[in-house]
Amino acid sequence: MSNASKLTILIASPLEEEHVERIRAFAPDRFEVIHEPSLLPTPRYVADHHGGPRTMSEENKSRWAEHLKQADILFDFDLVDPANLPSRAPRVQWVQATSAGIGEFLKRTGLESSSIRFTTASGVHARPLAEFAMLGLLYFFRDVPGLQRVKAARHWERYTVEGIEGKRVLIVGLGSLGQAVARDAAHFGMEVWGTRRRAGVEAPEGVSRLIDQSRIIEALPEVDALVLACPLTPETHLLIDKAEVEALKPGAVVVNIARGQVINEPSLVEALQSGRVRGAALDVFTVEPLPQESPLWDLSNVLFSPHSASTVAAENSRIVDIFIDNLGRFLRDEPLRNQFERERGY
Ligand SMILES: NC(=O)C1=CN([C@@H]2O[C@H](COP(=O)(O)OP(=O)(O)OC[C@H]3O[C@@H](n4cnc5c(N)ncnc54)[C@H](O)[C@@H]3O)[C@@H](O)[C@H]2O)C=CC1
Ligand SMILES: O=C(O)C(=O)COP(=O)(O)O
Repeated sequence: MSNASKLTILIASPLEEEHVERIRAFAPDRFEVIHEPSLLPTPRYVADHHGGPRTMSEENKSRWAEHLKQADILFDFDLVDPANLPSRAPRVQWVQATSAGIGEFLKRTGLESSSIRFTTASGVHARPLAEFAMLGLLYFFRDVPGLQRVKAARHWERYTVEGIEGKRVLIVGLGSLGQAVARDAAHFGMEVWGTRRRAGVEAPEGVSRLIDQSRIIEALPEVDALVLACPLTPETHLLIDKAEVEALKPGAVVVNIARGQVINEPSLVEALQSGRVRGAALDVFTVEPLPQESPLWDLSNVLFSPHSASTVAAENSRIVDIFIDNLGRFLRDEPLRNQFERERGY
């Protein structure tokens, strides 16, 4: 097959050479791969589509623009000027994202209304984020802030904590993230509840009770912890609003690994300041990067992670597994894995 009939894959994220090689080695007679890491910021997560566009020198920008013109398939978004992707990359048919939650980004950039197909990285981050959720639950129920205080005071006094065994946790969003959290929480002896949007949905492993999402406010006073693991969609925007935050049981722990906009952040801050909410483990925020003036920086009952709880060494390898699987499906004209669905918003 001549070069002219090959499809061009443009790698828009800096990727380790071993992963690029795997992509190159997959159907080399059908795909041409462009990866010019010197144009891209490194490491990958520096290219922050949650916080704004990537910067590039003028010289690199024009070289990048040439690559975009040739691209049929993109691995990750063009973050230099994502909104204009359809005109900058007129041949592009499909973008394999390196994130699971791309709905808000596609809306913000207008890409949602383009004819490009998007696939997500859903599943890749489930294990590391379940670890972060468990870390958050243990951190507050085993009172790590208190331990740090007594150590700083060089004070020896034996103490008791509540622990998490027997505590009830409600997980909102039972996809790859929520299911991983449910399994872990159940292994730790927690009683795991989840929400459902439709009757007839079966509870996944570890979940002992499903409550109707429309009745979430009634369940909140009954749970010791709330884990947010759903996509951000018009339905989940401020799903946990002021009234829901106020309905939380005193002493509850909140974990947000979903998106900041799912919870009313000022209300959460108030509840943390008053101590009504014991603590919050937060990987995501309403505005990212978290503004300097945010009161969250100063709260000792916040376990803070700058949208990095999912970033682990194995991440790129797992994303490339999905991409290569999808390249095969693309060639065979089969449905792609993790296809973003516009009507659902995730
Ligand atoms: N903090 C981070 O770094 C990461 C955050 N995320 C966020 O978590 C979200 C979920 O990721 P995955 O579990 O991989 O996605 P997924 O596609 O596997 O699962 C999404 C789940 O959410 C449920 N859902 C949809 N709308 C809902 C609603 N209105 N209320 C409650 N549940 C609803 C679906 O039924 C499905 O079970 C992503 O969309 C993203 O926003 C995902 C990965 C990393
Ligand atoms: O996969 C997601 O949705 C995430 O939020 C993970 O972070 P990222 O987008 O890869 O910087």
